[in-house]
Amino acid sequence: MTESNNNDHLVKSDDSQHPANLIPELCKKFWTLGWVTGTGGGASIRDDDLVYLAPSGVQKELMKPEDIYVLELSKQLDPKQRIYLRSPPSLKPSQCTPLFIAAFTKRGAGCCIHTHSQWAVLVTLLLESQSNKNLFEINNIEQIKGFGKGYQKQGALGYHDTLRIPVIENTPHEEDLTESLEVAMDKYPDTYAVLVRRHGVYVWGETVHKAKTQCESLDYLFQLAVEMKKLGLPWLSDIA
Ligand SMILES: CSCCC(=O)C(=O)COP(=O)(O)O
Ligand SMILES: [Zn+2]
Repeated sequence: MTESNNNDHLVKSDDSQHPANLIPELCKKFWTLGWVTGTGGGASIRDDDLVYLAPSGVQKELMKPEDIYVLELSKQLDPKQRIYLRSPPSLKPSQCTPLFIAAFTKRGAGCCIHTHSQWAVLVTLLLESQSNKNLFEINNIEQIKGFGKGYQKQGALGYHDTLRIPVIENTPHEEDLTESLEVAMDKYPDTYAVLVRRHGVYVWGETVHKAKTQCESLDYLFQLAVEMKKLGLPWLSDIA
């Protein structure tokens, strides 16, 4: 494909906040947190009808703006025939693409982050032996205030509110997670995240800022939950 018909202008900008610049920059930070090691995990940003995302199987912390794919959200009616406005040569789009698209179409998200954080994985493992193994619940922790109340709702959760994050089972191929992710979103319409057992977590937000801070708050809570479990402390308490 020549430069003129591959729409390379869509990923060239001097603006540090342009999605094609921001995704590599965010992934560099996420790598230092252990969120996107060994090519796993990633992030996608939606700007109006344009979706920017990473290639598959690349070291996400080393990506450049010219590695970024761009697609038009409203034209992706058939997932088997996904059309990219801009494709980097010799690469394939991220396997997380349909999951990112679910956050954009079903929740109007502006950014979706997928991490392979060990804290997220450990929480899903700890839940395996609990009666409701498909739901992470925690309350009475200050960091819960880092979350919005939910889809199309104003304001943030309060200290005494219970944060609930559904858990879905992993599949051999990342894209096959899409259906169960969508089912979890329907069952928990206010959630901003879905855990994937023995794999990681998908977190989204209306803006890049909200997706990033919710992902940070959640990772903090997952780590705390693992440490609480080690100390024999419950994740849910009835402090009023
Ligand atoms: C070792 S990563 C396996 C695939 C995965 O879980 C993931 O998040 C990365 O997928 P991508 O296609 O973006 O490389
Ligand atoms: Zn993954």
